[in-house]
Amino acid sequence: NILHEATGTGIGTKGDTKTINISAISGGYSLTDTTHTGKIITYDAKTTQTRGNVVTSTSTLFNTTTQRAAVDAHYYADVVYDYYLNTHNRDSYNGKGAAVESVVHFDKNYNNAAWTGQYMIYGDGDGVTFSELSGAKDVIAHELTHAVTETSSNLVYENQPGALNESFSDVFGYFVDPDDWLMGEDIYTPKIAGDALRSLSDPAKYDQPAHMNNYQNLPNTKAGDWGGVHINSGIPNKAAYNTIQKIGKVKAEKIYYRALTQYLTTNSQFVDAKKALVQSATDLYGATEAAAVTEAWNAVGVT
Ligand SMILES: CCC(=O)Oc1c(C)cccc1C(=O)O
Ligand SMILES: [Ca+2]
Ligand SMILES: [Zn+2]
Repeated sequence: NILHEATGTGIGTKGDTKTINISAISGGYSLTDTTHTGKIITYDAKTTQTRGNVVTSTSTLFNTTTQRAAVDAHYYADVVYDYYLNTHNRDSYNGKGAAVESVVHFDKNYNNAAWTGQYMIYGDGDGVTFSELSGAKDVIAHELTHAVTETSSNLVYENQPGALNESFSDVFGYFVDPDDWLMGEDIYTPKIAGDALRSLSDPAKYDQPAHMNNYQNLPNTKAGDWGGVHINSGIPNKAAYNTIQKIGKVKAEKIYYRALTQYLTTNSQFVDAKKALVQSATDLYGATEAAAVTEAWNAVGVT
């Protein structure tokens, strides 16, 4: 029931004004961005655990308090879509123009964000651990990269492959939002300034290992974070930091994209990621860049 493309004005979770791509429908406008092959559509679950309904407005203004989380999810999804298209020539998360759907106000006081396999979901947080989780560019990039991973290497979400799955989402979170080496700083502990969910430059700051000597062998259960996928990701995250410091973001992101989509497979271990990244560096650049990747991983104990 889309009549035509339109430009809207939204207020985000930080009270900031953002220009958004919307659609005119009968009776008003919806958060449906038709500027790409894949539509970007944003829904409101209204604290249920369903996809809910597309967010609409009677005007081109999306400025109510309840619409703020949707405005950010919608805007940042467009930023990440553009990143993969313009930097890596990947059209949507699957490379085939799939629609990108986000759901905000998912569940009650939900301190989580995720890629469900069909769409992204964002909780509102409890106001202590998290504020509304769509309020951070690096978080949306992290979640949509889970979809990129699932439609390419499909790294299984457990143990070392799972920690790689997590790390690639953090690393592309950095590539999309390179202002800092932190993950989730804009939505983590709203009452405390300067902290974050994770740090790529200093994983230990948030209790992650930064070296194989401190790899945590946790049970492959929900309580064990599926073998510590959000914990042991500190090791490949630190290797990525080392790599970017040596060869720079422009080359590193091409190497990381090639490894993720051309070489890694469901059960790749840390050593396989090192090999895939070294091979990608050789394919794209040469011995200097390949050596830098080798050193970056040797330094975290993946030899
Ligand atoms: C940086 C985004 C992130 O880590 O989101 C999650 C949160 C906040 C809780 C549980 C899982 C995830 C995830 O996407 O892995
Ligand atoms: Ca960040
Ligand atoms: Zn994740």
